[in-house]
Amino acid sequence: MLHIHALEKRYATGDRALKGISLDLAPGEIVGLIGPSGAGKSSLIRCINRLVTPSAGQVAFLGRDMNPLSGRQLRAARREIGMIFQEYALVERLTVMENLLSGRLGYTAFWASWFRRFDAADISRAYELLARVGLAGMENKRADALSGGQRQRVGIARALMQQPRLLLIDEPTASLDPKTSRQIMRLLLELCREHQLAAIINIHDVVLATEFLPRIIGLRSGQIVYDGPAAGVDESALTRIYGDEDWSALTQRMEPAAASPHRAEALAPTAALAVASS
Ligand SMILES: Nc1ncnc2c1ncn2[C@@H]1O[C@H](COP(=O)(O)OP(=O)(O)OP(=O)(O)O)[C@@H](O)[C@H]1O
Repeated sequence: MLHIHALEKRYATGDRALKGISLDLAPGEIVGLIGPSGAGKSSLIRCINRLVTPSAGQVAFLGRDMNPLSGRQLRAARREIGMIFQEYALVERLTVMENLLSGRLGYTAFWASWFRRFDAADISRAYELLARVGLAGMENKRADALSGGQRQRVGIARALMQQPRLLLIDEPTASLDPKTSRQIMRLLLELCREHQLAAIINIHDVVLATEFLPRIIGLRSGQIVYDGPAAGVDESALTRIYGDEDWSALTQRMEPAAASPHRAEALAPTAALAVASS
């Protein structure tokens, strides 16, 4: 469903953030993107939905080349790609429900969308999603009164309002405590399975990534240096991705998705959709 070939990104500053990235994602497949600061993880996920314009190479989503798209066609393609990014955080003064409904219109300007009428189906979908992410009864709470974990749940529900096929998720657990981080990862995996969603999750926490995510892609200096199962992220892979370090303490804490009880959940969508990517 997502095909990336020889993707390059050179910023105006001359920084070469991506140097020939190629990867394929099957429907329902969930990938953890790891790598040191500056490796190009954010650039890669932003090139997929053209928040960042690639310098060369191809991004094909659902069989359609994203590069030539502009205007209405680009907006339509983007509606199928849900984003959970820090900078698309909630509108603080609005309620949970208002934040959710603003997501229904995808990328249209928020205040333009604000004056439109939402139909009953959107509102009922919003209530369903709120209940599903564990926020039933919180629709009238203001966003600025929520905890970090609750905010992330609203962000997830908002991304799902537009009924995407692919989720791009930037650091979903960055500011959360360990228990909440695990709950959020579990929720993301369950929702991906329920909605047959593929996802790319940019995540710094390698232990969390390998426990929950079946496939890991390691980036270093704009290149993929590891692409394989979580169980294969050993000391040698970590050295390729992050450089020399004594990784033994970290690998001892890792319970890769292959051995973890989450594996069955994590692999379910891929197994159910073991079809050629379009
Ligand atoms: N808007 C920009 N203009 C110029 N250079 C940029 C821009 N955004 C990123 N870069 C550069 O591109 C490279 C990759 O950055 P990117 O943010 O994609 O890495 P990252 O792996 O997401 O890092 P982090 O984990 O710290 O978020 C870095 O050298 C960075 O300085």
